[in-house]
Amino acid sequence: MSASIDIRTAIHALPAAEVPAWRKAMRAELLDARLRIPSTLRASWSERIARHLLERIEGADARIVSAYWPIRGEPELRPLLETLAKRGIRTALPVATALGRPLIFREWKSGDRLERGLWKIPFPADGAIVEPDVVISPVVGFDPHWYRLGYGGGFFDRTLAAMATQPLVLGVGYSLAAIVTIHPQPHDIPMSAIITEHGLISEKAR
Ligand SMILES: Nc1nc2c(c(=O)[nH]1)N(C=O)[C@@H](CNc1ccc(C(=O)N[C@@H](CCC(=O)O)C(=O)O)cc1)CN2
Ligand SMILES: Nc1ncnc2c1ncn2[C@@H]1O[C@H](COP(=O)(O)OP(=O)(O)OP(=O)(O)O)[C@@H](O)[C@H]1O
Repeated sequence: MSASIDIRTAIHALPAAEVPAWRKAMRAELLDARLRIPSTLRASWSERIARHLLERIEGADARIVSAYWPIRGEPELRPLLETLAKRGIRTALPVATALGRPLIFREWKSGDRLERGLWKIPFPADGAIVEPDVVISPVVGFDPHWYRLGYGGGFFDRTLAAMATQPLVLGVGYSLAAIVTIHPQPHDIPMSAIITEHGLISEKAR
């Protein structure tokens, strides 16, 4: 009897040596698709993502939440940071200090001074270094096993691998960033949940 394979869901294993080139091509395609979303639509999806995030964060009893300064069409979550700050939650941004090093997180709220770092991404100039209990992580792509495809620096994986207490990691992206697999490698660490304009996608058991 021959083995039966469901070709609608079958995933080809990719040899590890081919994964970097595959990711590079997939990243380029997903970034292109994201940048072609009309900005008004991106803005309305961002608001929906922020609403779903707020709901999940309120349920988490969070004390320090890290988000990001948006680049390349990422969801705009700076208004959410202001909402969180008004509710007494401390807010932070990630800082990429050097390629190959984990991110650090510095406290930041609207109006605080920024400096530009790697890729000219603004980071808090004066904020205290903190360990967030919730990390909002922008994805270029994501898969159903909560794996994240980012810009290729390996920053988030290195950061989570280095953190003593694992934060709640909320991946955020538009639903068009969904792919069948990112071809996870041993260094890839799954997120806790993914939030798109349609809401929270099932949460990983902790
Ligand atoms: N808005 C936002 N801020 C963020 C992130 C993010 O994904 N989004 N990051 C999430 O991590 C960190 C920055 N990520 C970066 C990722 C890559 C490179 C970079 O210079 N890459 C090299 C190639 C690296 C390689 O291939 O080894 C390059 O483009 O030349 C810089 C910053 C922190 N801040
Ligand atoms: N914990 C780690 N220790 C050492 N190297 C790592 C670690 N995590 C990732 N890397 C390396 O970083 C590189 C990029 O990884 P990957 O393709 O997963 O990045 P990414 O998740 O898309 O990027 P980013 O998190 O910066 O947005 C790979 O070469 C990988 O081997």
